[in-house]
Amino acid sequence: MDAGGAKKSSKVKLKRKASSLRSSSSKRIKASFTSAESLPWKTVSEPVATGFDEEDGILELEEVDDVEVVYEDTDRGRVVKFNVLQKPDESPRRDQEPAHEPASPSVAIEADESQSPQLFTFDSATLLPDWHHFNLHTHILQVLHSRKFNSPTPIQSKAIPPALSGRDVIGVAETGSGKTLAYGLPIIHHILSHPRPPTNQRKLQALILAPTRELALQVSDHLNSFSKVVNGDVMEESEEVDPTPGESPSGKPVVPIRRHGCRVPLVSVAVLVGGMSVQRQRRVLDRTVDVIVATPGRLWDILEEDDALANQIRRLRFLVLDEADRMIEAGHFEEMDKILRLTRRQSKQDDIEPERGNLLNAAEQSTQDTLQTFVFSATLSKELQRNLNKRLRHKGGKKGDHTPLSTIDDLLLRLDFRDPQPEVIDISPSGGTVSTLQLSRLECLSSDKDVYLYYFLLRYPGRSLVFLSAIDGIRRLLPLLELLNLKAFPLHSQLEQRQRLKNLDRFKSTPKAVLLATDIAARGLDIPAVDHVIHYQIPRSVDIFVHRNGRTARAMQKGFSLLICSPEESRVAKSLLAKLGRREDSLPAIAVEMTLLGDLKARVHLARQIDQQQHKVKKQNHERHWLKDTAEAMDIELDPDFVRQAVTHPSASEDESNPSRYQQKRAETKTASLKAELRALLSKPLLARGISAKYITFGSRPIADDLLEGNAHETMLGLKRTDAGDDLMAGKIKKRAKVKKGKTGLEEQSEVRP
Ligand SMILES: Nc1ncnc2c1ncn2[C@@H]1O[C@H](COP(=O)(O)OP(=O)(O)OP(=O)(O)O)[C@@H](O)[C@H]1O
Repeated sequence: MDAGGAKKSSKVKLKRKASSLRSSSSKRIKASFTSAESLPWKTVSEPVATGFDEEDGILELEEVDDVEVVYEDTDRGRVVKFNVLQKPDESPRRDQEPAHEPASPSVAIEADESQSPQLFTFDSATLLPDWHHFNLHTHILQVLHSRKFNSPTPIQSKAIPPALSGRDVIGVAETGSGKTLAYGLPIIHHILSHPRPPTNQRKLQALILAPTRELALQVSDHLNSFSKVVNGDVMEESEEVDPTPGESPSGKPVVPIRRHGCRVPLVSVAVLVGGMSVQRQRRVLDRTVDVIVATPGRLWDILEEDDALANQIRRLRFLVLDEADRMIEAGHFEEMDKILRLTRRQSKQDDIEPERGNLLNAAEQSTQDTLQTFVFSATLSKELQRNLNKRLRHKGGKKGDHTPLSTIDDLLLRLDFRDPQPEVIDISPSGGTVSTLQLSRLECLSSDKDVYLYYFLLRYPGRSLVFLSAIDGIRRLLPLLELLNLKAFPLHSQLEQRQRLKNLDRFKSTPKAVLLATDIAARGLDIPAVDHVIHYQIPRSVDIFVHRNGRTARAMQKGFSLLICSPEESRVAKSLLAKLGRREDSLPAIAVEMTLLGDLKARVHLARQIDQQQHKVKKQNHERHWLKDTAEAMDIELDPDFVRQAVTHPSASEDESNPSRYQQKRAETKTASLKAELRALLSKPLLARGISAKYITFGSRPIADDLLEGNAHETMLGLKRTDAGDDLMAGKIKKRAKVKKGKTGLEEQSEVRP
């Protein structure tokens, strides 16, 4: 059936227009979709004419013409396909096609099982005008369209053309600006545009090195989303002799991508990271892949025992260093260096390992010359870029006539760029932070940080990523936040990989959650909609600060960053901000409703006591049982008298570390009563100053109106719901209260109101 249709805007169901076209249309297929949402709907200006009125809930109508609806039986059952047909006057004649049209192969789909495949070209000029001039492979355009990536980001606009034309690229752009696809799309385009053997024996084309496991997995997910069939049966050009294929503009046959009766990905991407089964990763490599995304450590482990893979890396077509600078910080220099040696040409190799260089034959040597190198980061310093350029200009100079500035500098200079002058694209913002990011600060004593953090998390519920400098801090804060009924997840290097990914997924899928993380989460992680980044401790370097902040305000979304700073950290904070060209007091302070802090402090104090108590009981239990457990494990029978003596040692009858049952019972009762006390506190509403708990219309700040409007804060009565960015105060905090000797930090703090 070929039909026109109309649909309501987001809230409205699809409504077909009466006109229905012939089922076997002779029109050419322009594009094909499996979801009606992807069709080129046009808004209808007069919804009344359709017979709908507002009471039907209709806000707006959209219609689409020249769509053929096809039902098809596939391996996955019956699927519906929507073919957008070309109007007769739109159909380009073969002989009229401009010479500069995309070199990329066309994608064909089977419109009907009974018919031979029809050819269509994705009309990127109409559907994706901003991407059209890149001449990317049709499949890529389809995915971009289905993902609603309607325009390239600035780094993509600048990096994709030189990368497609074979240049080496060094790209520096703010966090969350789409760097992955800036290097990823040219790679995928190359792979899709070059015919490959029909068997699974693919040649490794690209190696992408990333500093952390999470980032490597994320990059591979990103690329994988471009490796699968999106709308209908995607075909590719093939050298295979196939009896009934369609034909691409280049004259080569196009065939459905089905091997051994099942679909194989258009581009196969393997991830090699630590913390996951090496055997399984080796098995994946045995099947051969197009792209490897790896952390240097695991890749080198595998390479040491896999000469075939080492040979493939010598003949790579693309080498990518994502977050190159972080690779050094993560202590990967040595492995990186060894891997990079494999990618150097013989002439360069001779400097390092003459014997290995001689092993390369002429064919390998020539493929080596086509290697393209992409280096991307949000924080490659200008100094490094200058130095790199200088070095490349003096490539022919004497050995050792330049002294590298730093380790990363040294590493990048070990890269054997084939391009005499790689394209350096630096569109990083001045000051290192994204324009949609709001930076702020909060000054307090270190001992009060927990209370202020708790205040912030309650006051501004959302997805908050809290960075701490040490794992111990996370271990301490996690139970505290959990006892305070906040959903918190840890992320640090001492967690098993599986647990790390699980926690990340939970955080991603929980709208109001806290991720307590060390700096392993600072770089590259693309977590949708992180509302707040909180620096519980000042980061060690400007780069880490920039990357931590980069977890929020991604892809032009708004984001908020809070630097919690104690007096001891003030000097470090000052110099950190100075490096970003900012003064400390140029960061607005977040206004805190001080009257609430007393209650919050009581809750935090109780939670801490409970945690300590639980910890003590756990430790006691462990000590009580270790002897029994060890004996059981060793299959030894213990003399009961000996056990009694050991568990209740005479000199330790009152010792907390070796208590009697009675003491343990007492500890458990104490924990239970503390928990009950905390429960009571948590159930009591937090009242802002001037609020009457009994009469919501009384007091200096009546809240009835806010409640009626649904504008009242859910846990802090008397406060309106606000975003953290709404509660900022420029300049220095004015101290109202005089600091009295002997007072605690919280009492010393000045009162600040929005
Ligand atoms: N052209 C585009 N249009 C819309 N969204 C895009 C586009 N390109 C990428 N994105 C999305 O933007 C987000 C950030 O992309 P990506 O992770 O590549 O950023 P990045 O620059 O590598 O960040 P970081 O420096 O933090 O690693 C991702 O969710 C990605 O899907």
